[in-house]
Amino acid sequence: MIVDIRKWKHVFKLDPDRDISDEALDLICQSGTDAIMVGGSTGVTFDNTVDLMARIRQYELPCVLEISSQEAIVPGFDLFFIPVVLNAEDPNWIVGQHHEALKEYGSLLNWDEIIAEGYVILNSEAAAAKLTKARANLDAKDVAAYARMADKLFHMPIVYLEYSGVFGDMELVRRTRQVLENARLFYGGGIDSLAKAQQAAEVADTIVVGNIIYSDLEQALQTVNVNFDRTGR
Ligand SMILES: CC(C)=CCC/C(C)=C/CC/C(C)=C/CC/C(C)=C/CC/C(C)=C/CC/C(C)=C/CC/C(C)=C/COP(=O)(O)OP(=O)(O)O
Ligand SMILES: O=P(O)(O)OC[C@@H](O)CO
Ligand SMILES: [Mg+2]
Repeated sequence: MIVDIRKWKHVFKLDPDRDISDEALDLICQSGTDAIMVGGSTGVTFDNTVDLMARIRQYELPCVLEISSQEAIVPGFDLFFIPVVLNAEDPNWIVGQHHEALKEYGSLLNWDEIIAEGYVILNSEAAAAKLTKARANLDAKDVAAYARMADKLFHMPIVYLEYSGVFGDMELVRRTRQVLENARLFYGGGIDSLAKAQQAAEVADTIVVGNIIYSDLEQALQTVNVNFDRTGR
């Protein structure tokens, strides 16, 4: 399958560490979303990732693994997203884990399937912020500098503003997107209604919807109806 992330507007993120029924998965995969991202910051194992991938693979839509641990690298996804947490205070999550993984897999990789994400984690309470010791208390100028770093210095295809668990500062997201030339701005965090999806869609290129899938499936499905007319670079 040829997958063009530049066309994605809406993505559902499914966590291998959480249960989802076949009925709910069917509704998510047939919802009209552009892709499914598989990932989570804790409790992700090889086995629960394989299980989820096999179930999603029954559907036509693109399926991406966002790698969060070396033990849970599972072949067979359309793409592999590699988070690089630019505001991590622990370098393990900027280059350390990546270095270890490349020692193991470096000679085997099909680089066309691998996409670096310049992550900026902005909710200090999120599991990923704690894990990576992210310096989350940043202003728009700080974030713009990380965004330029990812886009212009490291040529990363994605800048991911991660508020996982809370709805973020849309003005900061808007200002961040303005400084990007090539990278796509992914926004994730606290989208739990069509109204919030719409606000995020007005300032980001791609919106990612996660936790609400597990607490209110109806609301999660509503987020696909977002109108993206304003964006589309
Ligand atoms: C031959 C073969 C098997 C091919 C494929 C191999 C392949 C693609 C190798 C790639 C090599 C490589 C460079 C791998 C990187 C390895 C790695 C472990 C990198 C570290 C990634 C990282 C920084 C993780 C930290 C956590 C993080 C940012 C996770 C992202 C996902 C996230 C934030 C999810 C939200 O989590 P959630 O649990 O939902 O959180 P809440 O509780 O707050 O909701
Ligand atoms: O789970 P939520 O808060 O929707 O966030 C989505 C995604 O950015 C998590 O990595
Ligand atoms: Mg989550």
